[in-house]
Amino acid sequence: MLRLENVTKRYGQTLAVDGVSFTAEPGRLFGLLGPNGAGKTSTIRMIAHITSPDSGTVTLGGEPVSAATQKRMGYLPEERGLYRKMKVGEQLVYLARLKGMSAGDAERSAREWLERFDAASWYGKKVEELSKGMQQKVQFVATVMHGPDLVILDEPFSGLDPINADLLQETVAELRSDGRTVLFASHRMEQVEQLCDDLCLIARGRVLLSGSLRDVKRQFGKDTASLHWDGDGAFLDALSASGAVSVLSRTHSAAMLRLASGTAPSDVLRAALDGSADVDRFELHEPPLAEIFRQAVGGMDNAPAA
Ligand SMILES: Nc1ncnc2c1ncn2[C@@H]1O[C@H](COP(=O)(O)OP(=O)(O)OP(=O)(O)O)[C@@H](O)[C@H]1O
Repeated sequence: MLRLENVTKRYGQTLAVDGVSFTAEPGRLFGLLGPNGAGKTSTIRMIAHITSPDSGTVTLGGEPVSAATQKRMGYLPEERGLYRKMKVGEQLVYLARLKGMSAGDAERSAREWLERFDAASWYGKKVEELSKGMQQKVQFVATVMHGPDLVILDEPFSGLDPINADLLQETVAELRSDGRTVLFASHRMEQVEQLCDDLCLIARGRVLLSGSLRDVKRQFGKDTASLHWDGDGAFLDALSASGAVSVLSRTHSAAMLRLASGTAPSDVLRAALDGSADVDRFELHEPPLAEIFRQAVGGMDNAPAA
């Protein structure tokens, strides 16, 4: 289990991480979310023991993170970096040996993982001969090939085409069912929503929301509604103009709405019926994660505290 307790990190005058605490558990996928400059990468770098907190603790399996725990982690940084002149196979073996694997095991694992990513033929190629997406797959292999307990993925899907993104998604799901702790940082809410069990949303270095995806969504309540009708849609213009709802999306006979606090679902239905529309379907939903993100972060000045 990965645990952060009251972790703080300052760069000069910038308070990049301000008292962050969370726990990421084995066999679960943990999403670290936040707007640009929120402190995600700064947090991850402390977990990966690249930098140290000014105060607070980071432990993996109860042990403070150190050079030893680093070997039980795999980290795919947002800024990818492989040695361009080195061959893919040599590089993977070299990196896995730094994590404590024997040369034989490292070579076997590198070949198996490349095979799995339809990349067996790249083993003898130089990194500079590969496209950006191909290099990213190689770097993902380097992250997981030594069988780490904790896998940290910073924006792992950026730059991948949909087929490779699916392949990566499947692999991440396997790592989770294999009992690994997977922490992934992203801005892409639809992916986080599909994949994550737990999440922590930070902004300006502070935790705004955390918990299981289900609990976080429940906390925001069912204030989103979809409405399908037949007939005149003028009632919706009136509802929107009065501030009772905000229209998130709309076609001529369907809309996704957010109910303002104080607006009951029956108010919307009544307005539709009074406006002589036939209501075909009306359904309340928990808000999509992207909407929760906007509500929680919206309006904040995202610059970190000085
Ligand atoms: N090495 C550094 N020196 C000085 N300031 C830094 C350093 N690293 C990060 N910061 C500052 O700390 C704050 C948090 O940055 P961080 O990279 O952790 O955010 P992030 O959430 O990963 O952002 P993004 O989503 O844009 O990658 C920012 O204001 C950034 O400018």
